[in-house]
Amino acid sequence: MSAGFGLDNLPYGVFSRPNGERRIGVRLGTDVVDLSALGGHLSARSLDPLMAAGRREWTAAREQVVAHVTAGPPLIPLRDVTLHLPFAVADYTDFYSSEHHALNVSSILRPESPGLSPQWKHLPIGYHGRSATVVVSGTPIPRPHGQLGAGEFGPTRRLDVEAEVGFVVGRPGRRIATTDFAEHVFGVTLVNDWSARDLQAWEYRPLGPFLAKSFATSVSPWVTPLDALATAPPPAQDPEPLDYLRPAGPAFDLRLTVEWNDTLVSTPPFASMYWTAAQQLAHLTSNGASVRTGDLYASGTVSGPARDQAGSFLELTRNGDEPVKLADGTERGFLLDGDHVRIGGTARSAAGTEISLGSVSGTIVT
Ligand SMILES: O=C(O)/C=C/C(=O)CC(=O)CC(=O)O
Ligand SMILES: [Ca+2]
Ligand SMILES: [Mg+2]
Repeated sequence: MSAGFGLDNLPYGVFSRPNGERRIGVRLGTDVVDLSALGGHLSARSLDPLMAAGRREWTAAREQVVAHVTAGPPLIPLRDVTLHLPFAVADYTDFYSSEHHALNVSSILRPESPGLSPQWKHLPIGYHGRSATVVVSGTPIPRPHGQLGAGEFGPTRRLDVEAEVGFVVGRPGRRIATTDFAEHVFGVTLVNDWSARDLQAWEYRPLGPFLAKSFATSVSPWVTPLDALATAPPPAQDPEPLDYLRPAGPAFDLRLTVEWNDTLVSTPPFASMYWTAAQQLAHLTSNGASVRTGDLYASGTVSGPARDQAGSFLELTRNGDEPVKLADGTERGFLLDGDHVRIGGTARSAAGTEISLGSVSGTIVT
């Protein structure tokens, strides 16, 4: 649990102690280091002022934090604190940028017309989600209700997860060039875009996801600053994208894990994503729409080519038809009440080491 949380990482979070106020901290091993005495934006109650300040201040703050942590500050055990949503989520956008995921889902949900839609390799497809229901890891997830088909309303029978990587916007902007990605994006966090597949199948044509995904989206309490991450070459893209989507910008070598009731069921590779986060932000703002501090955009479900690299249970179990066996001997197609899902992640750091992105978890309640 402590591995991957050294000086090369130092993700930001917001914590409180019993009856205490919220403070900004960084994670070191299984402890938190309180940054409130460092002054400036680090003394705030959330990451919002620091995030709004821009790249120069982000790099300066990180240097200050590294010096502070190196000097041997008091360590507060994680078990003694409550972790909160570290920033106010402004708008929430979700993309659909894994080719493997898009192909899998189309063959399961649209067997009559499988394959990528005609625009898929021309633009990063996405939809605007619901920021008010973004919750911090550990928040229980009540099973959503909805229309399951014609004439039927009730609790979903096909409750699913989507393992995703979230990008947190710091500095506002519009028409953001892919080359300005790092001027606007503060850091990354893990996301679980809970999805009710029966509601989704019934409601989504032609406008896309609505109530099937708006009931809850969970995020890790930790935001790893971009400065901590190594960049990787972007994926090959054919056809060549339009000018406003070029150059593709950096990719990131992140590896996710999905645990279902503590059984590891999948290891989605983020490096297999088709569109980069820089292209997603450029596209999102290409019409003149602004982004503001606290905007969260998610990569889209991360699925690799193999079955055990699926970022959703829809794919892993072929819509429930091929259940997975858990360590306790039981089988699952979709989530049951009481089930617990934990999505973890690791990354290659700017220092060349392997660091942890923490995890995002949730338990289904009635
Ligand atoms: O292809 C579809 O109809 C549906 C796809 C999704 O549910 C995925 C979605 O939310 C976007 C993503 O996470 O990739
Ligand atoms: Ca999603
Ligand atoms: Mg969601």
